[in-house]
Amino acid sequence: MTSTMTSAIASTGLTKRFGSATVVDGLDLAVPTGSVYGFLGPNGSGKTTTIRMLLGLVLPSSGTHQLLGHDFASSGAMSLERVGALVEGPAFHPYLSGRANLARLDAADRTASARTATARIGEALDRVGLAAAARKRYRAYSLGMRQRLGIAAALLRPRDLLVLDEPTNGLDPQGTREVRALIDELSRGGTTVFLSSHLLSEIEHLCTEVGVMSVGRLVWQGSMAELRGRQRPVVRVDTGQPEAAERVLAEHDVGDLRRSDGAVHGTAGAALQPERLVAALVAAGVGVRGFRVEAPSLEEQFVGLTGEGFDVSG
Ligand SMILES: Nc1ncnc2c1ncn2[C@@H]1O[C@H](COP(=O)(O)OP(=O)(O)OP(=O)(O)O)[C@@H](O)[C@H]1O
Repeated sequence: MTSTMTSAIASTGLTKRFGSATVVDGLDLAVPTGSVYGFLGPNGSGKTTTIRMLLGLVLPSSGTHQLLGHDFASSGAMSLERVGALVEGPAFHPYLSGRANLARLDAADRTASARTATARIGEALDRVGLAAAARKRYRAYSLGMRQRLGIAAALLRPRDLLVLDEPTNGLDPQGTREVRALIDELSRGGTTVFLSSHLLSEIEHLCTEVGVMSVGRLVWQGSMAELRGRQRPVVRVDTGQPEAAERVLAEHDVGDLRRSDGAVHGTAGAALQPERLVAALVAAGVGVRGFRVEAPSLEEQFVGLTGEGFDVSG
C-alpha cells in the first residue's frame, strides 16, 4: 500500500482484540510525512488502543505497521528513536521545577549523553516556551504549562514524529491555545504530528489530515480539504406541506429525506437542478417559505460518517 517514503505512519490491518471484543478492527493508517494528522473519534472508539499499539505499549492481535519507514515488528526500538510520544503523561514530581523534572527523565535515558544534558534540557524547555518558568515548581504550573512540559519531555531527543493522545484534554481555553500554538510551531519545523481527539473543533483548527474512527474502525481517512468537499450539498425547503414537498424532492434527485420544524431536508444528487426543483415545488402547489442549497457543515459530515454526534466545543 502506501509508500514508506511518504508515510510517517503506515499500518496494514492493525487489529486488537480483548477476549471476544474487537476494539480496533483492521486499521490501514496512512499518515503523510509532514502532516498534522487528526485521529478523531468518540470516547471508546479505539484511539488510545491504536496509539498504544503504534508505540509498542500493547501488542496487536494481528496486522503490521511502520514508523518513519521502519517495520515495527522487526526493528522495534530503532523505529521509536525519532518518535516522541505523550500518551499517559509522564509522572512529574510536584515539588521539583520543570527543569529538574526534565533532568530526571533525561538521566533515566541511558542513550543520552550526560555531557550535553544541560543544553538538551534547555533547548526542550525553549521549544515549548517554558524557559522563563523553568525554575518554578511543577505544582505551580498551569494545566497548559504541565502539558507543554509533557511535550518538552517528548522532545528531549530530536523527533521526526510526535504522537499525542488527546493533547488538550482537560485544558482551559488558554492552555488549549498554548498547546495548539506549540503543535503548529512543531509542524512548521518539519515534525509530523499524529494527535487523537474526540473534539471536532480541535481537528478542524489544527490538522491537515484526518482519520475518523467509529467503533474500532477507520471509517474515513484523507485530507481536511477532501473531507470538506466530500459530501453532496443539503437541500432545505421550509414548508407547511412536507408530504407533497417530499414527493417532489424525491422526483428531483434529492435523497435521504428528513423533516424538522416546518422544513424538509435532503441530500442533493449530482443531477440536482435547483431552479427546476423550485419550479416543480410551486407547480405541485407546495407553499415554499424558504429554500436553500448548502454545503454540509463539518459536523454534519462526521455525523454522516459515524452516525454519532461529536462534542463541538473547544
Ligand atoms: N485492557 C483492556 N481490556 C479490555 N477492554 C479494553 C482494554 N483497553 C481498552 N478496552 C476497551 O476498548 C475500547 C476502546 O478503548 P480506547 O481507550 O482505545 O478508546 P478511545 O477511543 O481512546 O476512547 P477514550 O478517549 O475514552 O480513551 C473500549 O470499549 C475499552 O473499554
